[in-house]
Amino acid sequence: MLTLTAITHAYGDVEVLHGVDLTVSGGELVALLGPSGSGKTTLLAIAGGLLSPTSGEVSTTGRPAFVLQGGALIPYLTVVENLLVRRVVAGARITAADKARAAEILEAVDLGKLANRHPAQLSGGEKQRTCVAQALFTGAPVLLADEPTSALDRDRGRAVMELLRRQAHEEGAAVLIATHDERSLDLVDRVTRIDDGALLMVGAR
Ligand SMILES: Nc1ncnc2c1ncn2[C@@H]1O[C@H](COP(=O)(O)OP(=O)(O)OP(=O)(O)O)[C@@H](O)[C@H]1O
Repeated sequence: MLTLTAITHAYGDVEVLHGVDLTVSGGELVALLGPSGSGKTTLLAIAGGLLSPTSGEVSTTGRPAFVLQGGALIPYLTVVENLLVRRVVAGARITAADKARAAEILEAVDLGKLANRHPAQLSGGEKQRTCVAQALFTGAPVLLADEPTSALDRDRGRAVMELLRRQAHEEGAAVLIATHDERSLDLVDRVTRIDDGALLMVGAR
C-alpha cells in the first residue's frame, strides 16, 4: 500500500506539485499519466523516498523498489549480477534460490540468453527490461516505475506491463507507473492524470 496525502513540492520558489492525494493499494497497478513537466517524476521520487516533499505525508508498506528512467545498472556487473547485487545491498547472502529466481525473472522478460552480458552490450530496450527485472527481483511490496516502456516497441512494452501487472495481481504489490505511453493502458487497473502539478482525474479505467 502506498498513500500520498496533500503532497506539495517546490524546486526553489517554483511549486510543481500542489497538494496531491493518491493511494495505491496492494494488488493494484495504477498508471500516472500527464504531459512532460507535469510533475510525474517528482511525485514518484517523493513516493519512493528519494525526495522529501515540501509538505504532505508519504506512507508505504516496506521499502519501495524503483524502475528508473534510463536505468541504473552497474556497468562492470553482468545482467544477472545486476539483479543479484540487490540481495547484497539488502545485506543478505546470495543463495541458490536467489539465483534460480533471478534466472526465472530474466526468462520472463526475455533476457535469459543475455544474462551474462554487461550493460554496455545491451540495446536500450534490453537495458530497460533489465531494470524492470531488477525491481521485480527485489520482491518489494511497493513498486514505482518511471516510463518503464519508453524505450520499447509495442509488444515488448506490453510484455513489461504484463510483468508489472502480474507483480500486482499475483504478488500483491502496489504498483505505480508514470507513463506517456497510452498503448498498454488496457492492462492497468486505474488511470490517474496529473497536469500542472495537480491530479485531474482519479478513477476506474
Ligand atoms: N531539480 C529540479 N530543479 C528545478 N526544477 C525542476 C527540477 N526537476 C524538475 N523540475 C521541474 O519540475 C516540473 C516537473 O518535473 P517532472 O520531472 O516531475 O515532470 P514529469 O511529468 O516527470 O516530466 P517528463 O514526462 O518530461 O519526465 C518541471 O517543470 C521541471 O522543469
